[in-house]
Amino acid sequence: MAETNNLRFMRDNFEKERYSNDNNATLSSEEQCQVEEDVAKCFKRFKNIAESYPEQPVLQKDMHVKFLMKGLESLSESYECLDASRPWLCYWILHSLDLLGVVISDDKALKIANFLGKCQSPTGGFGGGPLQEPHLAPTYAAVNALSILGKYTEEAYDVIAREKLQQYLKRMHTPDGGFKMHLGGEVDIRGAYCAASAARLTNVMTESMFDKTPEWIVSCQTYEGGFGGCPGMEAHGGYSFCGLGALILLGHEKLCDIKSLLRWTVNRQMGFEGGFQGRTNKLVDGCYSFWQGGAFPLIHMVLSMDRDVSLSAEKWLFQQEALQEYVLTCCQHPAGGLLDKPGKPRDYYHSCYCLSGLSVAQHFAAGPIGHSVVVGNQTNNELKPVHPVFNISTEAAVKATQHFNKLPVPNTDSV
Ligand SMILES: CC(C)=CCC/C(C)=C/CC/C(C)=C/COP(=O)(O)OP(=O)(O)O
Ligand SMILES: [Zn+2]
Repeated sequence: MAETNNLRFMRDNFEKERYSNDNNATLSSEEQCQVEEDVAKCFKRFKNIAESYPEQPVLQKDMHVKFLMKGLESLSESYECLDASRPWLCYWILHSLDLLGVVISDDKALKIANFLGKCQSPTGGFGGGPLQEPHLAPTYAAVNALSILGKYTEEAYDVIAREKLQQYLKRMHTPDGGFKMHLGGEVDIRGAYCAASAARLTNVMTESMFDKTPEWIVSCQTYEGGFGGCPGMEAHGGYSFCGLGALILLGHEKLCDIKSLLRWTVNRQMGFEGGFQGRTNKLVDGCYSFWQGGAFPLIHMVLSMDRDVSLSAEKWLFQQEALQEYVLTCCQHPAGGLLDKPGKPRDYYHSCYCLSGLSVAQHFAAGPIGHSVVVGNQTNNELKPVHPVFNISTEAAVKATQHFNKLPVPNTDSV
């Protein structure tokens, strides 16, 4: 049977856990049977995957491109069920294709940019669809998507009404430094990250727009080391990424306890599967390959500023190969697209974050040093590198930054 190291490890440990697990001692015999049945089902599923995989796991690029292109074709017509997330769909699909090295036509790029323009509010920011109220999450997604499209046509960059965007971001800022997700909406750490990312990428950031924000973000770091959505909430990978990403964008990364964040994040990678869980005692999920895995380049950057810390010059501080094996062997749908875990449906969100995490795990790039660690055939499996703060390709991030940094920072203080 052809197995990767990780799958062999997974199988051996599964057997060990199955027979040494005495947590079941308090269960009734019926419950015990159910647990046995679930474990056997799950084991069979992983075993089937292991058996059907070749020695070297293969990234099924062509199948993923087919799935993503199908989504791209229908972007402006369908997805009624995700009617409030249309800029997200644009971003997830465009970013996934970008990482896979797919070039889309200039025509297509312009069409999508114009569609995103229709999602932009006359008062600044982007809504989940045309004529919808602006919201910070689709604003972040639209800015990222337009920055990717700017590789094809500069008209995509020009869709963003930068002055209005600055005004909108200012309106979402609260006196204690947090950001509302939308007018009258909840304040959480996603808001701070979405606002900082959009402001930084488009060069509309001013210090006063983020008054007290670094302190507010730091107040979300929990006793575990990760960040919660708002002060007092449980640490979670999605929120931790937002917290550290926003602090870095604001230049105040030193305010957080980076070593406890590192300890917490490292312990979210599960030895059994190789993938990451989002929070303590929960299940591994492919999307955390980025939300947790993507934190390592950021943590590395912060630690490298500390003279007392000596870091590896070739690897991030997690098991990069094990994560790649999890994504490649457990998160690919045979008909294209990626997913949470075996048995779950494929979708564009998981496709985006599984591929983003896979890219982080393949590329070590600290300062001038670049180093690839690609599991399987490098020519086939290697993705384009991601910019870990914005989560668009480094190529798209550099081009967009160069474009917007030539423009003056708007001054809307008196408006
Ligand atoms: C920029 C931006 C909008 C970032 C979003 C970040 C993100 C993914 C946050 C996760 C929020 C959360 C508490 C999920 C728990 O879901 P669950 O209970 O279904 O999953 P779990 O069991 O894995 O925790
Ligand atoms: Zn997920």
